[in-house]
Amino acid sequence: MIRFDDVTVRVPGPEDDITLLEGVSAELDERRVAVIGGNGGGKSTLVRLINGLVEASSGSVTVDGLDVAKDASAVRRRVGFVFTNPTSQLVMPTVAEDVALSLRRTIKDRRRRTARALEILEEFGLAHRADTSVHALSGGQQQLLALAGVLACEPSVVVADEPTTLLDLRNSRLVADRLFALEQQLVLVTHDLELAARCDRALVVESGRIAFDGPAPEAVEHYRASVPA
Ligand SMILES: Nc1ncnc2c1ncn2[C@@H]1O[C@H](COP(=O)(O)OP(=O)(O)OP(=O)(O)O)[C@@H](O)[C@H]1O
Repeated sequence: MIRFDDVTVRVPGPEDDITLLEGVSAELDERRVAVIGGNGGGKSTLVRLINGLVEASSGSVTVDGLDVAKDASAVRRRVGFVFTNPTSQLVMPTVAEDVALSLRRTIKDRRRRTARALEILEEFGLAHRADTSVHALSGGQQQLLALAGVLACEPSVVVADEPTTLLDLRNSRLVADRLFALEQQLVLVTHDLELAARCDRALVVESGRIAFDGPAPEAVEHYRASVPA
């Protein structure tokens, strides 16, 4: 369960502070939650609070009862984050090494770690690229690899911030299908309203506030109706 309790986020501006989010409260326990809304509304800021990439200026954020500010490392272990651009989270030279890096905390033996990394790559259809440079993969394969690395850490929540934006139709579908097949709770920021509508619940974030919160198809309709034709 993710809980935002009267959260405000402010950052220093050139003159006064800028408010990115204001008075946001929500309890998210659905398996799939979409976050939608126009550019610059505050979606990324909202989901980055979940693993402490952004800190609340006031109010609190908890994940399974753990306070993101006070129990930062425990929360980070629980929350996997998938970014729009996978290259920002692929840090090792080869595909297998990158997944193995995610396993270093749970599997100390190097050989066992490599074997497990190969099993995970098999599940993601990437085993044949195990020794390839991460930069030689296609964008879709890179995003699948980023997701494989995140799941190797066995998070209880996966937050994905526009994970399909840079992908072509086929790869968008591949990555989306993977995300929707997860057992873990998924919080998905997306401009793809068809994808959002497949979720159990959606938040519409506009001007730093939750403008609508409810069943995903209704939230999508609310957002569509708010955009002038
Ligand atoms: N660290 C920061 N300092 C100043 N302004 C920021 C900072 N982070 C975000 N912003 C601004 O806050 C607003 C909300 O940003 P955010 O990235 O959360 O929006 P978003 O809804 O995810 O947008 P998009 O759909 O374009 O990705 C934007 O106007 C952005 O420029």
